[in-house]
Amino acid sequence: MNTATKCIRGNIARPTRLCSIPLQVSCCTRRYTSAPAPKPESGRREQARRAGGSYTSILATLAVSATAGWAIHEYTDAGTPSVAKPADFVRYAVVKKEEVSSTCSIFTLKPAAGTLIDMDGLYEGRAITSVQFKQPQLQIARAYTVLPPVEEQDPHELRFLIRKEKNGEVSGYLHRLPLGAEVELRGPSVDYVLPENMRKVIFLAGGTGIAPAMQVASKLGQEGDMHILWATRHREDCEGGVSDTVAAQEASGWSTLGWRSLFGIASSDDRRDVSAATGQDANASVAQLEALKQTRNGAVKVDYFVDDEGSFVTPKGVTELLRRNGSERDECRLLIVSGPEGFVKYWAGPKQWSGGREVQGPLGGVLSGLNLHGHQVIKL
Ligand SMILES: Cc1cc2nc3c(=O)[nH]c(=O)nc-3n(C[C@H](O)[C@H](O)[C@H](O)COP(=O)(O)OP(=O)(O)OC[C@H]3O[C@@H](n4cnc5c(N)ncnc54)[C@H](O)[C@@H]3O)c2cc1C
Repeated sequence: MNTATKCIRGNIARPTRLCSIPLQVSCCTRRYTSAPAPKPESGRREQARRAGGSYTSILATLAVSATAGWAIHEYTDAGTPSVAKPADFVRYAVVKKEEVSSTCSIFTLKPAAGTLIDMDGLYEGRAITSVQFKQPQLQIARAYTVLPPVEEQDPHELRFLIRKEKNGEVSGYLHRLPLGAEVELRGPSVDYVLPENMRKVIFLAGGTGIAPAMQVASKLGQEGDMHILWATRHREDCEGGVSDTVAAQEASGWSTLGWRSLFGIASSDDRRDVSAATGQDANASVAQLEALKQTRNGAVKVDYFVDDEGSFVTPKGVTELLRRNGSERDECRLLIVSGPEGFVKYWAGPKQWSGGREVQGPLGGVLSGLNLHGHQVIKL
């Protein structure tokens, strides 16, 4: 059993309590792009006169004026929303929750008011980004990686793949939110900037570490190629996923024995393993990954590993991939490790804190003992 994937991704990376942030922060983050709205005071007097001075009428009118004023503040200039600073929390509403597995869902969020997170900073360029979600009762926040946009997505919406951790404060809170509920986010935070000349990427993803893998795949240049090894605990996490390497070997009539032995995969027919073409409907994560692969014209390969089925990403397998991926040419090759804290630590050693920021720290773990064939290791 791969215990590494059981740990919580990013525990060391999470920010501390938000003691300095006032409870009611949403009004501070809102900035108005509009012409000034009518002053509620003058509107109130005028309405009161017309209503003959009835107290009830005044109250009712006040409420209407306030609502109208609010609406004008929020959505003038043809509804152009303003962009929040990365440090400011912004209100978003949960508009969709797609169940991916019994523990994971994809959340779609939409701005709840006239302010949104800097979408350019979030998606553009070579930055791998995340945003922080606030748990309001405890005043703590955790980072979640934004998924690259899908075709049918509204341009202001954000999507996240979030695992509900057992007794997890923020993930538990998010999974309990009903549709329509509001949540506060801030960001984007840049977790890593991909090098300009990035050509070859091997990506070891554990669990929700697939979200940054999708970001990298979406930013791969024309000449780049990427091989994702995605380790999950249960098949339901990657339901419908078919491993490219094995599928290609099988299609060309090659034996998959070598690949199986590299990754310690049992070959008994009654086990569903990494080579299994499940033929089942892909869950939402796999569907997005597969759609992304289609847009990259074969430059992105994915192989799936499932703890429960006895298939693991092994040091032997990674060694072989590093060797095949190596070349004499002077080009940028990356080996990115992303997932729960224990997964990253097992492969590449822990990340570290320095000067209030999380930094890569020295290379440790399994990879420190392997010939990297010129690959630079990045921990996400
Ligand atoms: C840059 C970045 C991006 C990330 N992206 C994603 C993403 O896209 N999707 C995603 O799902 N996650 C992501 N994470 C992880 C996420 O930030 C959270 O760490 C994760 O959701 C768990 O937070 P939590 O508050 O729910 O759990 P926590 O409350 O932090 O608890 C975590 C676990 O520790 C246990 N625990 C807590 N306190 C104790 C204690 N005192 N003793 C023993 N056990 C304890 C809990 O039972 C729980 O199982 C990312 C992290 C980083 C740093």
